[in-house]
Amino acid sequence: MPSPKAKNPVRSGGSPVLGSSNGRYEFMSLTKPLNRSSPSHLLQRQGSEPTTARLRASESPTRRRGSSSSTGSASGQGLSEEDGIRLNPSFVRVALSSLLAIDLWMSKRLGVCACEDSSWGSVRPLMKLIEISGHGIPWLAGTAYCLYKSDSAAGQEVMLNLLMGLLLDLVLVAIVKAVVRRRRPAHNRMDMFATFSVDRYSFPSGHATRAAMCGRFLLAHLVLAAPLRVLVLLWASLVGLSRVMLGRHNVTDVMFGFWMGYCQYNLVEMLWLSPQTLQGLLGQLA
Ligand SMILES: CC(C)=CCC/C(C)=C/CC/C(C)=C/COP(=O)(O)O
Repeated sequence: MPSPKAKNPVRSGGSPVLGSSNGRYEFMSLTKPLNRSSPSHLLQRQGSEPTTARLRASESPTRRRGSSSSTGSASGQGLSEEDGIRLNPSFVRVALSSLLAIDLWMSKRLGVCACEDSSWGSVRPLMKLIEISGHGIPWLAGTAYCLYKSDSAAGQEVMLNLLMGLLLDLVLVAIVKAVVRRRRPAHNRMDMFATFSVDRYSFPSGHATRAAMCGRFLLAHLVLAAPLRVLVLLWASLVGLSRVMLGRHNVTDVMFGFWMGYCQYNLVEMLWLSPQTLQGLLGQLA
């Protein structure tokens, strides 16, 4: 495998399957036998990795006693099954680091409306309009207005549950953002309208969770005509795409956001407030 270039972010994590030689990192095969000429410090480097060290400590006494032969096997005859198990966590780390690097690279390439001077800077106002269409304030205000105006019990029930879903979404997204604390992309200009303090973090995209949850909600309860259903799907997709194009989010923030919003709708269905439940709640309050 070719060695990654110096600026490759995959390397910066100091992944244990990357050997270091003269300051350069090389990928090492997890399955092929190690070459005899492999510098011994490559193996030492793996051993110094905490996960590997922990696994070593749990090796059986038999294996520890025969450690000289096992080293011989690792350096000459090929890796045993146990060695494979020991290296697997490192493989997962490299896979995750690579995914992260691809995510950052794609997000930067797609952030074509991040500012007016960007390659698609002229589309930025349209993207910001789409951003507002997925913002929490218009959705909360619109739902509250429809709830107030609705004169049928069924309409009120649907609007009340949408309101509950929107509030639930705000809380859940704030919790995940506060726990994960992933910074927004460096090319983002923080000129978003009405944000909370957790909105300085980017994972997950609150607009994507809302678009997915409200999209599913609209399709299930309000929008029945086929052309309108297509429009709802198109709107939700555009909201997600605009987050990356505006440079607000990385691709994974939006993808996870869509998944989270999709699941949130299941939660809304589970917690569905029926008129009876509502009457009970209101009775308790009165
Ligand atoms: C009544 C009430 C609590 C309203 C708050 C609505 C509000 C300020 C929501 C924040 C929406 C927002 C800017 C989310 C960030 O979305 P990302 O896609 O950038 O994560």
